[in-house]
Amino acid sequence: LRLERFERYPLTFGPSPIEHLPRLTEALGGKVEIYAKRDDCNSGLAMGGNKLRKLEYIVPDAIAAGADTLVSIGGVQSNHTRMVAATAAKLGMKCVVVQESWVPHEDAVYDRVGNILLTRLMGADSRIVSDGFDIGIRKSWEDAIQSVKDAGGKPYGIPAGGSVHKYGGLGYVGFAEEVRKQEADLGFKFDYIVVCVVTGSTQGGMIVGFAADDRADRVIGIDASGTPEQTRAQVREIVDNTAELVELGRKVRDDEIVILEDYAYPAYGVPSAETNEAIRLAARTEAMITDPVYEGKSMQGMIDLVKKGYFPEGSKVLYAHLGGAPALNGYSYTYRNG
Ligand SMILES: Cc1ncc(COP(=O)(O)O)c(CNC2(C(=O)O)CC2)c1O
Repeated sequence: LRLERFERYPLTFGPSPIEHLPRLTEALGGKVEIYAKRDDCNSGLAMGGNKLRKLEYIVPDAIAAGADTLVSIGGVQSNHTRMVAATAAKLGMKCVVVQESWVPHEDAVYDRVGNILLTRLMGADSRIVSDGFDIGIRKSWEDAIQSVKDAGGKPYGIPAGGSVHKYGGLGYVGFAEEVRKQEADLGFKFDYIVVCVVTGSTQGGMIVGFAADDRADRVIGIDASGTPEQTRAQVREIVDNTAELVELGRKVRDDEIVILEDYAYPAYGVPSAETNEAIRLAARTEAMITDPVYEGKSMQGMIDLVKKGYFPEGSKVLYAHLGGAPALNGYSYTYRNG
């Protein structure tokens, strides 16, 4: 894959670690070996996460464009906008982020803690608006870009999750390359990779990356958007664009794009009882912290799939941990009794 054609601006510590999860494996019956690749521990920038891997390939374009302000968008507890704010701080750029009202929240402190607290701490201009959840291109984001121009700034727009950006999938092509190197050291290959999918370029990049050794359909996406058709369409577009960029040399078939829709309920950003049980299990067996918006749902999906025998006995499953823990602080009421 021609990934080296593209400039990467280092925002992470380097390859993220892969670890075996023996107690979670045991808790799930011991027939399927569970591992995790810790992209949640991938950087010193504001608690890290998957968006930094994407931003490493987006930042060179922003610098080349002579931008002085990064402009992006997400929910009030967006991890993505926190990581864009971190990147801007690190680069010495300004930052404007639109925080749409994606989640009907219970906690009185929901719009003051976690991700948005960090985003404000890093000096970003964080603008809360009443628009609801949608992974697509938003007028609120376009207005924010215009507002920077009107103030004489040079904005660089990064769409939700950095996903539909032309280079949005490259970071996770790199993830697949990294896994192949780590597999060589481990002396075995993973049979499946489980990943949370919302705006799509994490799974989209992985699908292209793993298509290179015929494992595209082993990337099991767990939808957390609650709008799976829109997410699936966005993953399809990102896969085709990214495959072109890195010269995959073939079209990824629709049946190689595996997105499971059964775990996003009741809605984006709202955990079910099963989501909360999954979060507790990972926390209590491996001290691995997942969140109610994203990773808690991919953890819930992985646990259910193991229990249903989706993975043949003896399979080695790699859980992609993409971050998200700060948002837990906006759900303190939910976990007040542990
Ligand atoms: C911790 C975590 N895990 C998985 C995902 C899903 O990744 P994709 O959006 O690339 O599909 C996010 C995204 N978060 C968004 C955000 O605004 O934070 C883009 C939606 C995430 O933050």
